[in-house]
Amino acid sequence: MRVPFTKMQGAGNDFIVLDETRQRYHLNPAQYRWLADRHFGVGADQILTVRPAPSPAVDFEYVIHNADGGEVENCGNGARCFVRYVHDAGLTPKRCVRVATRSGVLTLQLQDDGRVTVDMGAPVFEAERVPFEPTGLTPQPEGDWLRWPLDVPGVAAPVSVAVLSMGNPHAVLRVDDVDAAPVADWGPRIEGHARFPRRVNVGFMQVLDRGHARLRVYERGAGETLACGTGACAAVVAGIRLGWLDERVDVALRGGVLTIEWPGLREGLAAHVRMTGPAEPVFTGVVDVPDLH
Ligand SMILES: N[C@H](CCC[C@H](N)C(=O)O)C(=O)O
Repeated sequence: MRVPFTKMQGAGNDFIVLDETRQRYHLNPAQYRWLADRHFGVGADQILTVRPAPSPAVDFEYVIHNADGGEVENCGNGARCFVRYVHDAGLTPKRCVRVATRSGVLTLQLQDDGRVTVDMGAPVFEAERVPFEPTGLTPQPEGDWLRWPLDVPGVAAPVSVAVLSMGNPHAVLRVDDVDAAPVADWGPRIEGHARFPRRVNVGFMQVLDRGHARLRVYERGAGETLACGTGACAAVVAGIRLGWLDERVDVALRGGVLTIEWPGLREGLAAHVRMTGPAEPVFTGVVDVPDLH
C-alpha cells in the first residue's frame, strides 16, 4: 500500500507522521513495526497519526504507536511535532490546537520562536492508575512523596523508583551521572518488570541544581531514545515532589533541552504540567508498506 509520510523530530525523538484526515490506511501492528524499522522500513521511535476530530471539543485525534507496533496513550515530543505538522500542512489555521489522545485532551501552542508549548494535563500518582503493583513493598518517604524499593531481576540491591503516569506509565530513578547510568542494562529489566502490568518507561535523572537536570529514558516499546517528552515531565514532577527541584526545570536530554513547569506544590497535585521544546520537519516521502500480519 502506497503511504505518504512526513519524518519529524522533537529534541531527537523521531517520528513518522501519517495523515489520515482524508483516508484511513488501516495499518496493523506488523506494518507499524515495519515502518519504524531503521533497516527495512523508514525508521522512527514512534508513528504519529493525524485523524479528524472525534468531537467538536477538539480539533484532531492524535494516535501514537511505538516502534514495537503497540498503540500507546501519550507522546509529549510527538505532540509538539503534531501541531507543527497540522499547521504547516494547512490542516488548520490555528496556532493553538486541542487534540484527543487515548489518555485525554492535550492543548498544543505554536510559539513565535518555533518552539511548541504543550499542556500535558495533570500527573497521576495512584499506583493502580499507572498501573503499578506495590504489594509487599515498603515505601521510602522523601519530600512530600515516596519512592519504592524495586526488586529488579539480576540487580543485587533494590532500586529506588518514583512511579507516576503522564497518561503513560513512568518509573524515575535518580543517578549521580547519566553518562554512567546503566540504561541499557537496567532499562529493559525495569521496562518489563512484573510490577508494571502495561510495562513502563524508565527515566534516569541526574539533578544538577534545583532548576536544571539531565535525563536519559529507556522508553517502553522503543528502547533508549534521544529524548522523551512525557519522561521529562514525569522526572520533573517526581523531582519536585521528592524535594530535589523547583517548579520550572530545564531538562537536558541527549537530543536537546525541554523546559518543564509544574506548580503542583503551590496549586495542588492536580495542576497541569507544561512542556516547551522544539519540533522540526526532516523530510517527506512516500513508502510502499508491504502486506504483513
Ligand atoms: N514510549 C512511550 C510513548 C512515547 C513517549 C515519548 N516518545 C514522549 O515523547 O513522551 C510509551 O510507551 O508510553
